[in-house]
Amino acid sequence: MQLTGKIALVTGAARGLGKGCAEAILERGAKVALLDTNESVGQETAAAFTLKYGADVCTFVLCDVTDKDQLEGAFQQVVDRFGGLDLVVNNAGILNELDWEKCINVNLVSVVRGCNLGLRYMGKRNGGNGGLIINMASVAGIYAFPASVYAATKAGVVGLTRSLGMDYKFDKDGVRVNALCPSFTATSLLDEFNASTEDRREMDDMVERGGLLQIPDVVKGFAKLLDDDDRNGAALEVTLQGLKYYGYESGPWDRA
Ligand SMILES: NC(=O)C1=CN([C@@H]2O[C@H](COP(=O)(O)OP(=O)(O)OC[C@H]3O[C@@H](n4cnc5c(N)ncnc54)[C@H](O)[C@@H]3O)[C@@H](O)[C@H]2O)C=CC1
Ligand SMILES: CC/C=C\CC(=O)/C=C/C=C\C=C\C=C\[C@@H](O)[C@@H](O)C/C=C\CCC(=O)O
Repeated sequence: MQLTGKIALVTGAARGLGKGCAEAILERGAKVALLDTNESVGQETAAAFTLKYGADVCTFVLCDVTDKDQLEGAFQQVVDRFGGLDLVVNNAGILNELDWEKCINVNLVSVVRGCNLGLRYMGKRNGGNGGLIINMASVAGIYAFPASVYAATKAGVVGLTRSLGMDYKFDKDGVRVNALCPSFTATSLLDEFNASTEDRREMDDMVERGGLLQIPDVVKGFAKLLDDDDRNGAALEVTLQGLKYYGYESGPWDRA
């Protein structure tokens, strides 16, 4: 996607992978709105980006993505402020197996809403110009992962992405939808998550065996999704072995 002069919205962008993706968008000459519940860090991030990339290319919007009205209001605020919308990155996510309903609300319900809002503002059937939605899933949504609810939310994001990325939907809206599926990445999420001791132990062991990505490794995968204009409904894995589109068999209805 040619991003010069385009307008993007990234959820959970105050820090971590969302911040990294937002900076990749700014580096490509687009404007970006950072949505997050963390106002102090979010404002700091926006100020740092403004200093680095210029005035009026980055704004922070305080938003809890689990609050329907806040999320809708944030999208409208971004469109009013920047004059349109071309790219939505549904990135905000938590790992909390204790408050698993919250985990589902942040990681899946909010991503459904974010996709619907993206289609509302970018979809050609609604008068939009088309666009791109990138959902931050995880390899935990593809392969077995100790934190069950977290894994279910990420598998849900992959399934949502596959469905929204079907050709007949693109024909109507002109909006591509893809998922990014990183493995373990050194961010605050790994220090702040809530899971059982045995799940933590298993994840410790998985990190020992599979290694730990750094944010720039994941941003490379994000950049690939920005550049691969022919991809729709795809899931791009990011591991220490590199970037790989997850190969899906065609559905039973497509096999001769
Ligand atoms: N760190 C990892 O190993 C991996 C992370 N991911 C996914 O990447 C995404 C970003 O995670 P990280 O950058 O690692 O974590 P992080 O904790 O560093 O950043 C998450 C950001 O989302 C914000 N956020 C949380 N709940 C929110 C809400 N209700 N409304 C708005 N903002 C909210 C937080 O304030 C924070 O700024 C998540 O969806 C996570 O599941 C995927 C694969 C691996
Ligand atoms: C197959 C796993 C794929 C993706 C992981 C994912 O989506 C989310 C993971 C979220 C939390 C993982 C926490 C793991 C914690 C422990 O294993 C620690 O050993 C993590 C290792 C280092 C943390 C300190 C650092 O950031 O360097």
